[in-house]
Amino acid sequence: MERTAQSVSRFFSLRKKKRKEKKKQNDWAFPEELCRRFTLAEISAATQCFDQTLCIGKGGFGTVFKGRIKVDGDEGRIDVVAIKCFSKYSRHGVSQFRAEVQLLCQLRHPNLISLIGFCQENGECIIVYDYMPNGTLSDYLFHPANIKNKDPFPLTWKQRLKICIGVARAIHYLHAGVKHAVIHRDVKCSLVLLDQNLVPKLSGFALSKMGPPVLSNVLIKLNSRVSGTIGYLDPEYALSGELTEKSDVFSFGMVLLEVLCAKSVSREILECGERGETFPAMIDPFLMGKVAPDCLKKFMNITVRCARGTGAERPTMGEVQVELECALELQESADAVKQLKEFGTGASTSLVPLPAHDMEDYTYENISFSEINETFCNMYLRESFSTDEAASVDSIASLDSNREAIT
Ligand SMILES: Nc1ncnc2c1ncn2[C@@H]1O[C@H](COP(=O)(O)OP(=O)(O)OP(=O)(O)O)[C@@H](O)[C@H]1O
Repeated sequence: MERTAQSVSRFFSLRKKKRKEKKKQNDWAFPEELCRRFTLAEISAATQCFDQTLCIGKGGFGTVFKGRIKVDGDEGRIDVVAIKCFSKYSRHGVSQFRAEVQLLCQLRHPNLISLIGFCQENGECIIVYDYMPNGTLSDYLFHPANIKNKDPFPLTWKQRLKICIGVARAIHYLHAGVKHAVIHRDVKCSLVLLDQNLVPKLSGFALSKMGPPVLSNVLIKLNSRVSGTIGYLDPEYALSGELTEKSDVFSFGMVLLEVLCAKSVSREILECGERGETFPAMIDPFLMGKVAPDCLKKFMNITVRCARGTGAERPTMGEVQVELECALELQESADAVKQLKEFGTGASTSLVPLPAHDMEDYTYENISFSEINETFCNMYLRESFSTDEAASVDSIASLDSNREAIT
């Protein structure tokens, strides 16, 4: 008798638990007033039944299709959109989908990807975003062949600087411009999308974390499962599991480095580390002769400081943004002076890129390709990971003294 009572009570408590779980699943706060909820039929029509020829990318969380959809309901205009279908086989797929929708619909910034809507039906979890015709920053830097129907010409230095400034603004907004600070946790070149004017839009919020209200906490600390992308992952966070906004600063430092080298540095550094070698960082040869020394010095200095070993030693994203804007100003004024000089001497403008084989002989204000690269290799990551800024500043200073010796 007692046993029967126990079984009955276990049955009811199990049923209650299951109902509670189901309620929790259906109950997530649908942000329908902030973005549109699409039906699966609408998504299916937009992607021509998930036609593989419309697939524009595959990521860790699912497949992305290009589609055409009526954004404002039946009467609305038809927009080209990117449709991300979260993988059903991912263990955390549903929770990451929800986290991204709930977060992204509350965020608005010109350098963040815009969420148009979502669909959750028949076990499918789908997010609809603005379509970015220029793909990702990593395509431009590492896989130009992926840039279809576009001139695969490398990004100019000023374009790169402007992209970095845009991404810095987006991260600064996440850290300090919203009521509850957000830590992105996955800042990397493949999550920087580029619109038709190469304006960057930071995407990929599936791993992001919201912290306490900005004004009440100077430093956001969250103890959560370590997540991110190897190579961009802040070593301090990886070791301690303690997340602060400075982890995004570290990842952004790796982005800056990749922008300068046009190489997947984050991966190569690890491979070199495994072999016990120092990473031979090289400035993208395409940039030779186009980066003003003062601008390069500033840019390297920001990069090294972002990638320092501990968060406390890294700058805030606000500081990074201002300093990058300053680097752009340095470049613009140096270019103006240079053009003026060339105009005076009747020389042709050097802003036109030279063929790759000429790079070795090419100089900017008398600093040669090999000198800049040598200095860069010497100062590089050993300093940033050992957090010895003096060494990196010395290296940069030696770049300056080289310049003076030659001019
Ligand atoms: N809004 C968009 N517009 C245009 N292309 C996009 C858009 N979103 C994603 N893509 C393409 O789909 C690919 C996969 O996107 P996804 O967001 O899954 O990123 P990912 O780089 O694989 O990162 P993760 O590690 O977060 O999975 C991107 O590399 C990009 O080429």
